[in-house]
Amino acid sequence: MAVIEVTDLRKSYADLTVLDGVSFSVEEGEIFGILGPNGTGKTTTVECVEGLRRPDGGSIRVLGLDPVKDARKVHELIGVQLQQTQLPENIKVWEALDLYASFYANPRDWRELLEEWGLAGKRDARFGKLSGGQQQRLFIALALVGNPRVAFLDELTTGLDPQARRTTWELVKRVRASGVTVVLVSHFMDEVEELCDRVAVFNRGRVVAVDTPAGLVGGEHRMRFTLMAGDTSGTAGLENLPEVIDVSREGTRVVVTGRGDFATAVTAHLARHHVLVSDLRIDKRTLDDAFAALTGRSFE
Ligand SMILES: Nc1ncnc2c1ncn2[C@@H]1O[C@H](COP(=O)(O)OP(=O)(O)OP(=O)(O)O)[C@@H](O)[C@H]1O
Repeated sequence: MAVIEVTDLRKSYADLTVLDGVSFSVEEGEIFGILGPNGTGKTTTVECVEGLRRPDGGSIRVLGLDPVKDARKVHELIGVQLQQTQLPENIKVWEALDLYASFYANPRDWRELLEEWGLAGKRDARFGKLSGGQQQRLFIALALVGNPRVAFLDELTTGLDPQARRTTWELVKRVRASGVTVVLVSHFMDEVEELCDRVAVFNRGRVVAVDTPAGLVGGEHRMRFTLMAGDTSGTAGLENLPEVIDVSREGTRVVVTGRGDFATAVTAHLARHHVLVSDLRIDKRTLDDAFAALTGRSFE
């Protein structure tokens, strides 16, 4: 079941068109990634879905509701991760949770969230005294305190060290396991690959692809090698292997494009025909490559 449906969303600021017909849907229980270069309308889209901005055109449904017309009901059903500047330095961890819980009709017991998010020992600590990882975990706990069906997480691990990032990823997977749908705006390819079930790639106010991370990368990889004996006859028949898509030869240099475990099939074929090779290299396409191909820009 789709919990979010965005169809032909349009938004301009003065004469700047920011969203030029954005469409995608988010299925219940998935972690859905929103990825794209800076300034391509990701935040504007998410804020329209959250009911914080009014679209110029198109339609949005969140659990069947219109975020503008049914703002109150939508607010009850979603949780939004705060940004760094939105909590006063002096507020205590428990006070922030208690305050945010008071905004909802059926909040979770924030004491449970303190335990789940490893903040029980920081109950009375002031926000400004927490480490970056603790602050980030508090922001996520605050997004969950209203017992939402959908949580929006933005810039989840910016500024965290590698271990704190891994911990945060594991906790976000637990959020999904608890049945909450997660919409994740991220700038990090590794994060998207690790966490997202599906990803929408934004470019210039449009969605240019929606797929799983593996689907975006595609199954094609390349293998290059040089024939040592200079005799190309042993490579004949490579193109007949089911895993091989293409073989190109230039003198003694051979480039094989294939999918799946084509490298094993190719090396077995070469061994069977007693072909000796050197400089063997396998280039795997990455999500960065797919992103650059889709948006014309490399990821920062
Ligand atoms: N309130 C506003 N008034 C005018 N222009 C705006 C406003 N909000 C956003 N913009 C412009 O709209 C464009 C898209 O902004 P948006 O924040 O949605 O992009 P983004 O993809 O989330 O970018 P980033 O990755 O940098 O956060 C940008 O050019 C931005 O300057």
